[in-house]
Amino acid sequence: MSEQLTIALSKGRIFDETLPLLAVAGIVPAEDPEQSRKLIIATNREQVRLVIVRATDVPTYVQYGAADLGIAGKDVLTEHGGEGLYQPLDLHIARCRMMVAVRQGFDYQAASQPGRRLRVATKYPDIAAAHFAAKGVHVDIIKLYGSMELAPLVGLSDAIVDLVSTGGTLKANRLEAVEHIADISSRLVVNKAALKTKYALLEPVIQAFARAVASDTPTHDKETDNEHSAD
Ligand SMILES: Nc1ncnc2c1ncn2[C@@H]1O[C@H](COP(=O)(O)OP(=O)(O)OP(=O)(O)O)[C@@H](O)[C@H]1O
Ligand SMILES: O=P(O)(O)OC[C@H]1O[C@H](OP(=O)(O)OP(=O)(O)O)[C@H](O)[C@@H]1O
Repeated sequence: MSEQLTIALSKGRIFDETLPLLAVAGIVPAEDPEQSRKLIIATNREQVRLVIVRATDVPTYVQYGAADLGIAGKDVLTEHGGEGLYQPLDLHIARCRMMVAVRQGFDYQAASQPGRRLRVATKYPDIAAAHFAAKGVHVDIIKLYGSMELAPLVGLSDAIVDLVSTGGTLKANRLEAVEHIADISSRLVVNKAALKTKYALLEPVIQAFARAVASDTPTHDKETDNEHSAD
């Protein structure tokens, strides 16, 4: 059997926003993962297949070489640590912001003074811990796996660290953002060993993604990217 390229993607927004990038690379999935229970999806290219994994698991599949490349949010990559991963491209998809949020009217300034302890619920304990450590604020981190917005409403935490895009979820739950931690978008991640051993297969795909991003990205965004390209 000829050499295969395996691409790890998560269902939902990343899959949907990756389809046009795959198309530029001449790759078209044979099935829609929302309609199929299959976890390995063939493509129009015999040598290329997709594996459908949880968004938070993409870096792990690529790190261990079970997938040669994948697409993961900067949130997930920062939390993972990025070991064994080459991150050549910001794809500018699934864009949002990592924020601290609290109940509307909660006195966040007073609660984050020296000598106080803030209870913070989040799916991103390492990002949250680093943020508050840099500010010198003492925190107890409560790890959650979803629905973070509920935590301050039922007294589980004072604050949350979560992703915000439209702000609709915060508003619907009477929360407000009080601090910006980072701008988030999704990155192409490549297994470092595969980059050498499968270079001939990988390079055209990386180049096609780069072309697709360049043709779709306003100039000021590209400048911001370059500053972060070594992240
Ligand atoms: N509201 C949003 N708007 C834009 N991008 C987002 C938003 N929420 C999350 N993202 C980005 O999309 C990525 C995938 O999010 P998605 O909701 O598909 O998975 P998830 O449910 O967070 O992950 P998991 O299934 O592993 O818990 C996130 O890691 C983040 O980078
Ligand atoms: O500012 P908004 O546009 O309202 O988006 C923010 C919401 O999006 C993300 O959740 P997601 O939609 O991924 O749901 P899930 O994490 O429960 O899968 C995030 O965790 C927020 O809850």
